Formats: sequence, C-alpha cells, structure tokens
Amino acid sequence: MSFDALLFLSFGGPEGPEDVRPFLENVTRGRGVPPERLDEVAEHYLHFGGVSPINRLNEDIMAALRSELDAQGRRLPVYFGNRNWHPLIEDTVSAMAEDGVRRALVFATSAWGGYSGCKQYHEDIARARETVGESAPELVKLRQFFDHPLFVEANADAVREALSGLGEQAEQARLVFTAHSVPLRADEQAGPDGAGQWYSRQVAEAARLVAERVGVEAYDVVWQSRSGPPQVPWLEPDIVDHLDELHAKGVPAVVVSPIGFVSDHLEVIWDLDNEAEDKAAELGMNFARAATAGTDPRFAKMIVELIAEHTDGAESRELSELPAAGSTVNGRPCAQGCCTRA
Ligand SMILES: CC1=C(CCC(=O)O)c2cc3nc(cc4[nH]c(cc5[nH]c(cc1n2)c(C)c5CCC(=O)O)c(CCC(=O)O)c4C)C(CCC(=O)O)=C3C
Ligand SMILES: [Fe+2]
Repeated sequence: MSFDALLFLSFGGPEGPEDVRPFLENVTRGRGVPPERLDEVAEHYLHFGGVSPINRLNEDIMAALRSELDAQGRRLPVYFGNRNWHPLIEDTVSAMAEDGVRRALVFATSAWGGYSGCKQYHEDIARARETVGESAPELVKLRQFFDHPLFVEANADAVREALSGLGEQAEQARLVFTAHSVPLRADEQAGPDGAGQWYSRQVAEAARLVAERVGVEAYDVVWQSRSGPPQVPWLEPDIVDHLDELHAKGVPAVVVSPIGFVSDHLEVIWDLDNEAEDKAAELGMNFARAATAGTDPRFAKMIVELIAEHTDGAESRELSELPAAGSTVNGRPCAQGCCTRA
C-alpha cells in the first residue's frame, strides 16, 4: 500500500510555567486524579522551569527518523502531533489535509498495549479525524513494538553500559526494570475482551528479553509514577518501596532500566533520577540508571521497519509469543471490548 506521510503521535508536554496547569488539565480531564496529586506533579514540572523534555526528545527522534528515511530513499514527510499539548493532533491532521495528504501511517510513542499506551491513541486519531471532517486523511496506526529486536537490543546495550558504570559492584547489583503504573483494572482489561493484562505481560516480556540478552538471570519488574485516588489499586510494587526491600535483603547496588518509557520524560528525570536516586543514596545503595531507547539510532531504524511492514509487506519482527496488536485504521479499536477505559 502507498502512504503520503507519517504522523508521529505523542503525549505532549508543557513548554513553560504557564503551560503546566492547562497541560495537566488536558491529561487528567475526567480521570478522577485528586487535586493534591496535580499540585505535586505541577511542582515536578516547575522544578524544570515548566518545560518537559518530551518535545525536544521527540524532535530528536523525528530528526533521526527523517535521516533514516532519506538514507533508504523513502519519501515520506513526517508530521508531529500530540494528545495533550501543542502541536495538538487535531491541528496536525488539519494541516495534513490542507497539504493534500490522503492516507498516512501513524507512529505512536508507546511500545505497549493497554488503554494509556494504545487504545487512547486510537481515540486521539478518531477524534482528530472527526474534528477535521470530510477532508481528513485515512490514518493507519503502526503496531505495538515491545518485543521488536531493535527496541530490545537498544535497551539491552543501555543496561550493559549502566552496569559497567558500577565497576566492581556490577557483579552484586540487582537489575530492576520499571514502567508507568496503571490501575489494576486497566491492566485487567488490557487486550481483546477477556485476554487480560497485555500491558503488564508485555512489560514483563520486554524485561525478560532484555535481561536474557544482558545475561542476567535475576531481575525485577516494578512500577512508578502512580497517580489516581489512593483507594484505587494500581500495579505494584513502586520503585521507591522496592529499593527499601532490596536494601533489607542486603543488595548493595541497583541498575534501573526505564523500559516503560521511550525517552527521558519527566517521569524518568524526576521519579527516577530524583526520587529513586535520592532513596538509594539514603540507603547507601549505589544507583545507575540505564538510558532509554528513543535516542539510540536503532530506534529510528525500528520505526522504518514498522513502516515497511505496511509499505513493502516486510516481515513483522517479534521476539516473543505475546501478540503485538494496535494496528488499526482510523482509530478503530483492535477488537470489541479491547483495552476499555477502567
Ligand atoms: C501507561 C502510561 C504511559 C506509558 C505509555 C505512553 O508513553 O503513552 C504514560 C506515559 C506518560 N505519562 C506522562 C505524563 C502524565 N501521565 C499522567 C497520568 C497517567 N499516566 C498513566 C499511564 C501512562 N502514562 C495513567 C493511567 C495516568 C492517570 C490518569 C489517566 O488515567 O489518564 C499525568 C497526570 C498527573 C499524574 O497523575 O501523574 C501526567 C502529567 C508523559 C509525559 C511526561 C513528560 O511530560 O515528559 C508520558 C510519556
Ligand atoms: Fe502518564
């Protein structure tokens, strides 16, 4: 099939202190996140001048992607749109229509299934097309990529590098993978009707594949950045509590791999590089944080491979038995009842 463009679709983040509140309101509209939690998260953004690193990081990934497309002689303009902040997907899809784009692929910056990582991007696509109306291009989302060999290898090399940074302590260090927590109910409903837990299972599978490549047998998968009301159960344990537990077991050092995130988002630079690292220091544990995969050159190559699955009928490279879903047309759900909002 032929496509006129690629829409790079992401989360979005504030560009200055005055953007922080309206951004957070966009993220949490109708989600029942308590105001105290919003105040706390606003503080995290303000700590960095109200600027999230996510937009610049996405620009970097898109620059690498454009070079890779050029190098392979593929003519595919790349457009940028976000769910929660400018450039908003509605405006981008409108600009695409004005430029005469009739059919485009969509790369969403999440490796995972589930409501937040996949289904909500389908909703964004459907909403943007509805806003633009008749002239909106057909939009075909690329699939989930949690077990793509290039994603796994980029993460594995990052873990190796973090381990080597620990020097002699590398031998005794515990490897800990972390991803964004979600409500337990959201995870239970992740996947087609009745399948369940595709988010946490995909995270566990990606962690297993990375650990296997690094040659580490004992590791943990934990969660971070919990939000929502305290009485609602979310995936646990939290990374910070987990450090206490490791310390109690006499573990002297940790390597933390933020496998759940494509790049060094605010959750990574705050919740890990500040909160978790401070906790480790307090416990006298050595702490090394592995890099995220987004800025590794293999990440842009992976996006081009995902594109080629549609444009050239290229094989879908997947390392695990778990399905990589998420590729649908015009924001349709993958299946009836797939990843419903908890
Ligand atoms: C699974 C998942 C991913 C990974 C998949 C993917 O990448 O899509 C992810 C990514 C991200 N989450 C981000 C930011 C935020 N997430 C929030 C809130 C929430 N996230 C959730 C889940 C996820 N989130 C959930 C279930 C909520 C509760 C509210 C709701 O049910 O929707 C809130 C509200 C405040 C708070 O409560 O923390 C903020 C500000 C940013 C941008 C960071 C930056 O600016 O650099 C990124 C990349
Ligand atoms: Fe989030």
